[in-house]
Amino acid sequence: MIIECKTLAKEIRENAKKEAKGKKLWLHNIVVGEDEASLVYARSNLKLLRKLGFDGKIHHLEEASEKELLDLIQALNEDNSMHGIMVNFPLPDNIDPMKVRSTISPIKDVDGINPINYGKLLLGEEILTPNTPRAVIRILERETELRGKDVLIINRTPVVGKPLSLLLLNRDATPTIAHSKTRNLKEKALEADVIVVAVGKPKFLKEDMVHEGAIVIDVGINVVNGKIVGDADFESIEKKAKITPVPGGVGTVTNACLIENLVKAAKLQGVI
Ligand SMILES: Nc1nc(=O)c2c([nH]1)NC[C@@H]1CN(c3ccc(C(=O)N[C@@H](CCC(=O)O)C(=O)O)cc3)C=[N+]21
Repeated sequence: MIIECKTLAKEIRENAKKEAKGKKLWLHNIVVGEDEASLVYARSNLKLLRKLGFDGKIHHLEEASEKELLDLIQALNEDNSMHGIMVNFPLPDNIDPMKVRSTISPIKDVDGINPINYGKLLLGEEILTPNTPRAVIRILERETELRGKDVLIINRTPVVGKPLSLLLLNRDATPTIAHSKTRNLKEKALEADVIVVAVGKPKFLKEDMVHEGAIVIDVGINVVNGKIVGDADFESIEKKAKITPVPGGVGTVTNACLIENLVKAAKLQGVI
C-alpha cells in the first residue's frame, strides 16, 4: 500500500505560508560539488519558495576552498534581508563540516545543523531541527502511534539517522540504528514495525526483509537513467507493507519542512 505524502506536504507549506503573514522570506541554498540529491533538493526547493511568494538563491559552487564557503556563510549571516541558510551535505573532503556547522548563525540555521541547535535536540528541545528526519516523523505520526514502536533506521549520518533517532526517542519510540557493519540486518528488519532506509542504493531494501503490514519509509534519492528512484524495491514491497513513494514521498515533505523552518527562523530573527 502506498503512503500518500503530497497532501501532508501541502498542509505543512500552506500553514507555513500563513504563519509568514505576507512577509517575503529569503532562503539561500548552498551546494558544493556535484551531489545529485543535493541539486535535486535545491532546485525543487527554489521552485517551491517562488510558488509560495518567497524567494531564494542556489549557490552551486563546483569547487570551493573552505575559506570561500565560510566567507559566503558569514556574509549571509550578516545580511538582514536573508532569513535562512541551508548547506547541503555531503561536502567535499577539503572542507571541514564542523567549521561549516559552527559558522551558520543558529537563528538562520534552517536545517538545524549548527551544534547549538543539534545539541538542543540531543537534550530533548526541538527548536530548528533537521528537515529530512522531521519529514519522516511527520509522515509516521499520521500513519501510526509512535509510542513503543520498534523503528529500524538504516543510516547513521548526522543528516538523517542520528537526528531521526533523537526525534523518535522524544516520542517514546524504540529506534535502532543500522549501518554497513551491522550484523543480521535482515533479521532486524523483519522484527521492525517501521523501517527507514537511506543508503543510496536502488532496490537495497527487498520484499523478504519486510514483514506483512510493516511501514517502510524510503529516504533514498538516486538518479537512474535520468529518473529519481529510492532505496526500496517499491513494486514488491508495496504488496505486503505500507511504503512511501520516490519521488512524491519523503522528499516532498522535507521540502515543505524546510519552508516551515524558514518561517520559524524568521520568527527567531524577529522579522515576523
Ligand atoms: N544538510 C542536508 N540536509 C538535507 O536534508 C539534505 C542534504 N543535506 N543533502 C541532500 C539531501 C537530499 N535531500 C532531498 C530533499 C528533498 C528532495 C525533494 O524535494 N524531492 C522531491 C522532488 C523530486 C523531483 O524534482 O522530481 C520528491 O522526491 O518528490 C530531494 C532531496 C535532502 N538532503
